[in-house]
Amino acid sequence: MKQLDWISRPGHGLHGVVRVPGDKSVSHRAMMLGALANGRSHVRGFLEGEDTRATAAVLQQLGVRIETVGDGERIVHGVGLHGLRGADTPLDCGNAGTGMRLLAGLLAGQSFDSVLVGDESLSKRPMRRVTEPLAAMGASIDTQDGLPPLQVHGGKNLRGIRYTLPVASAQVKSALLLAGLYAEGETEVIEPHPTRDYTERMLAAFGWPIAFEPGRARLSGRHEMKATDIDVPADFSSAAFFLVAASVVPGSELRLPAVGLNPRRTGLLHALRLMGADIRVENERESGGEPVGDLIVCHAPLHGIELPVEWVPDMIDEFPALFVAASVASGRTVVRGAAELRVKESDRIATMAAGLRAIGARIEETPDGAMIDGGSLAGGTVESHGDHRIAMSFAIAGLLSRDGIRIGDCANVATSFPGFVELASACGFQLGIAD
Ligand SMILES: O=C(O)C1=C[C@@H](OP(=O)(O)O)[C@@H](O)[C@H](O)C1
Ligand SMILES: C=C(OP(=O)(O)O)C(=O)O
Repeated sequence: MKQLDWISRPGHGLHGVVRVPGDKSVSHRAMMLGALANGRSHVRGFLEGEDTRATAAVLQQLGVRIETVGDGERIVHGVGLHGLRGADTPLDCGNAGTGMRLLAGLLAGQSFDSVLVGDESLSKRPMRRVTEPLAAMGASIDTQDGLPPLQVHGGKNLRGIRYTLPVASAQVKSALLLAGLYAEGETEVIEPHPTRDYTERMLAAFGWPIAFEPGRARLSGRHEMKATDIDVPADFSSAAFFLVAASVVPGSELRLPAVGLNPRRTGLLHALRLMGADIRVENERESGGEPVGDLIVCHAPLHGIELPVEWVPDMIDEFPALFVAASVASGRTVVRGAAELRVKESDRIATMAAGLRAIGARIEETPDGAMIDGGSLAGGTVESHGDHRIAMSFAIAGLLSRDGIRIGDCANVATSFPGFVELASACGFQLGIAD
């Protein structure tokens, strides 16, 4: 198949209202918990991305009826905690680490065996972080030297454990909580830094007794979930590209309505403000148990910062975009404590450093971050290595470059942000598909 490359050309002020698609984390969880509940859950704002559709397709393979009733709208006909049926073919999670790791926990407690597979990128991502603590709960999951595919053996009696995560990861926490639904006794997860708490909030919304606070969650097994309707907020991580782009392109003003503002997701907002950005939040409200608000962002001169290490988990997917902001800010930006970036869809420290250098930026990699000295961007050719967030970040860089940027291998943007090229072009990006 022909590789999809983009060309991002220099541009001027960005303007307009940008409605970014639904939150990826919430969409995955809405399908999973909807499937395990008793009754029909109506999900609105579902992300029509490849990652979240893969999760829905896996659940359908396991016997769950999921009706598409409109764009971003699903009715999940829950089968109850013990209603899933084994599939006789592998379950394909596509590109989604979230899908595979959460499903590993969910499937560990079933009576049947399953095989979880993924694409080339997902097949290189570490899975022992979930299989080891799940094994301590009594699960049996075989990996290929710690990598997918995962052979999940069913029919095990799980027992709750108290587990302190070695690295902050909402995916690992969630996998253990989902296995904990099937376990005897209590499952408690303690985090080194608090991470997004969507699994906890959504379990509570589905009526499962759970105690949680930042950095800690505890539940006991063998209750029931009652179907509930879910409004998925717009994804802050998708909004992030527009927050950075409008901040750095002179003359810009963008409005991003109804963006999810869960405090465990908004680290980039604080980082950009610390750099001097002009971002306002209006109409703050609650929607489906989550804080949401409209973001208004205007151009402002940015300066480099030492990023507080404790903000890292709250902006874990936003570093590629932050690196672009830092490369055009005045002075030096220093990122530490972000080694997790090396095990995402690509090694995001190495991929960003190689790409930024190729277009004339000054960046030095460190094992757990980078040092970036702001300046101007010439342009050239960069590789996204099939990583959606890298591709979208270089689209921002192209706007500010002297000569434009060709970005290789952008098809995976459809995993998290279908329609990005159209939305970005509508507000002023000069972005197109390369021949
Ligand atoms: O739980 C989730 O929905 C996610 C958690 C994060 O991963 P980690 O748990 O590996 O930090 C994040 O990078 C990913 O995009 C989504
Ligand atoms: C890391 C990401 O997702 P996942 O782990 O689900 O592949 C991401 O979306 O940036």
